[in-house]
Amino acid sequence: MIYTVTFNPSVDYIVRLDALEIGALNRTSDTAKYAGGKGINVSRILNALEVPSTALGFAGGFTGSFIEEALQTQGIHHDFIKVAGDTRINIKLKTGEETEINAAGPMIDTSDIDRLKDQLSKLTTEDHVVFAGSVPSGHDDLYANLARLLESKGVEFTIDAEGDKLTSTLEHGPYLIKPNLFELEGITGRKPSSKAEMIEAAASLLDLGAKNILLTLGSDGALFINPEHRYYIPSPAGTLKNSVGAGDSTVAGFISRKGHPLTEQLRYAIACGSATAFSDDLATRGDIEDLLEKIEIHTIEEVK
Ligand SMILES: Nc1ncnc2c1ncn2[C@@H]1O[C@H](COP(=O)(O)OP(=O)(O)OP(=O)(O)O)[C@@H](O)[C@H]1O
Ligand SMILES: O=P(O)(O)OC[C@@]1(O)O[C@H](CO)[C@@H](O)[C@@H]1O
Repeated sequence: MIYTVTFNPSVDYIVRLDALEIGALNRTSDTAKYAGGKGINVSRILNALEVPSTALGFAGGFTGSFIEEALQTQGIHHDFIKVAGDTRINIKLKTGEETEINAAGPMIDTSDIDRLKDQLSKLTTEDHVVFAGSVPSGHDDLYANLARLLESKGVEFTIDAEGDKLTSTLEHGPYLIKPNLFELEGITGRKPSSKAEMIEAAASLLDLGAKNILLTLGSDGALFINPEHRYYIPSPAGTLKNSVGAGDSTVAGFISRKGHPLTEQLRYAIACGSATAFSDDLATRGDIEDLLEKIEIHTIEEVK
């Protein structure tokens, strides 16, 4: 079973308006609310691909109930730990360009974390865990501690997080990490200016323990690096509607085909990421399947 862990879920409140005037009354043209947070988005795309998963993490209040009900309606299994505060609401402003306002999220305490550890302690080598997104304040070591726990049990895991949260897990051998270029620059302190330099910078994370690296490049697609293979997968052509969740969809696509040939994992990863970028919400199965045959995988020798 695949488990996604969203430490800090969100109700994503999508607000569309023609233009935003700061300091004035603005009226929306359209709004929508989705169960969000990076791990939850991974579970939603897996569900679209008919791959079962269980969504774990911390949820509380009326917003936490909204998320649980939304997942229930979609047929996604979940087992959130209830926390005292309200799960956050993240505002995604669409005014022609995208502006995001992400809230800090409720406090979680040590007993909440112990309950999550209990859940993860029961997993076996048959399972896979995807950890994704921010952590409520005061728990900077959570990623590293949980990665250590899973490593000790031989459970493979994927990490989609920024900065120290990501680097602190590398010594525990994550199956997959998915930085974007900005995050890679932050971690390595290098500013690569060509794909060859990007690969070199990403490869330094293999030396630190990552097993597979998907470096996503937005509209430019992604680079894949592991000890045996280096590939460049351009994004298919299309019109950007929404980049929220594109990275999570990429992770979901890759994990959805775990155990299949690597090139198939990569086709699904890019098809899912781009299909979400071309959709108002996360991609549907039909959106993803339409793109699959358009994905080309280039070995790195072909890339300048
Ligand atoms: N404008 C776009 N056109 C086509 N595909 C896109 C576009 N933006 C994103 N994608 C697809 O989504 C994948 C992930 O995008 P990106 O590199 O922006 O991830 P990210 O920064 O983690 O995204 P986010 O945090 O917004 O979810 C890309 O590799 C690509 O396949
Ligand atoms: O604040 P975090 O945890 O870094 O990111 C949260 C978030 O922006 O990520 C998802 C898109 O990737 C959204 O559903 C959600 O609002």
